[in-house]
Amino acid sequence: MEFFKMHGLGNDFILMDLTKQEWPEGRNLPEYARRLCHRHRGIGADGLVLIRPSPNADVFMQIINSDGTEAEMCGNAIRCVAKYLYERGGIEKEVMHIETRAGVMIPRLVVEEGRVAAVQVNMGTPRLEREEIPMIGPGGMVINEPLVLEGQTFYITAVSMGNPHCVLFVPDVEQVDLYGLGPKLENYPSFPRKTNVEFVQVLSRNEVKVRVWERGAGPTLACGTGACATVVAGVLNNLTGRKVMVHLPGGILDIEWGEDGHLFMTGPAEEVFCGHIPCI
Ligand SMILES: N[C@H](CCC[C@H](N)C(=O)O)C(=O)O
Repeated sequence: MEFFKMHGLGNDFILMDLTKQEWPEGRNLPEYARRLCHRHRGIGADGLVLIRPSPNADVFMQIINSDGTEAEMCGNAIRCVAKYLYERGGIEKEVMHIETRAGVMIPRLVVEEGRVAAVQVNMGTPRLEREEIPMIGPGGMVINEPLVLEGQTFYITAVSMGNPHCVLFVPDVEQVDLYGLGPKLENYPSFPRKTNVEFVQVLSRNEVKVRVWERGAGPTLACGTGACATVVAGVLNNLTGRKVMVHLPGGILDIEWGEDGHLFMTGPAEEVFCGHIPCI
């Protein structure tokens, strides 16, 4: 199998184009994803991304987290897929349609001298009703709601970008016990499909600093859907404006929550190497 190793701000993925090669018969997808994503025994990545044919768009993007669970959407991966399709995949369109389990996303490529320098993605609209997150509890939105964990009360805002996000505003993200709190919030019983977790420090109305604990992947250097969820939560809590520079450990994503309700995410995508793995 041919693969491409790519990343968006250090959130890294193994891409396999199944429009050009067959998935080996009987291969167990979750187990294979775990093996390939293993940082020592495999190629190493936060996730495996499979590019499949789609009757509704240019391609279908399937995202498998490094723990083998499938995600509905991935912001950093979709920029990588758009770059791959333009530079390697034979789809030389500067506006693409990529179907995901969260709907059809629309990346717009910034091309300089034949190479994709950056990608702006229309990420669609956020889902804010509790049941859409999904989250167990009464109807309505989840904004600055108390959540008790081991006797400590946290205030959370829940946003879905197709995948669930639990956003917490803190005075200093560097002081957060990410490895202690991250998995406990990821697996909190109120989230029946678990959740991604973003700890956010507001620097100004148009700049924030974020650390992420991702569902199915743990701590990552960046999270595109998480950056979008962060800006939505910032607006809902009247802590930020609608156009925000999101500082993540791996770099900066520019996010805008448009007046039309759509989120626009702009950031880079890089190819690191490509290779072949035996169909064992
Ligand atoms: N772990 C996430 C999927 C990847 C999201 C993130 N890498 C992004 O860039 O949006 C989930 O299970 O919802």
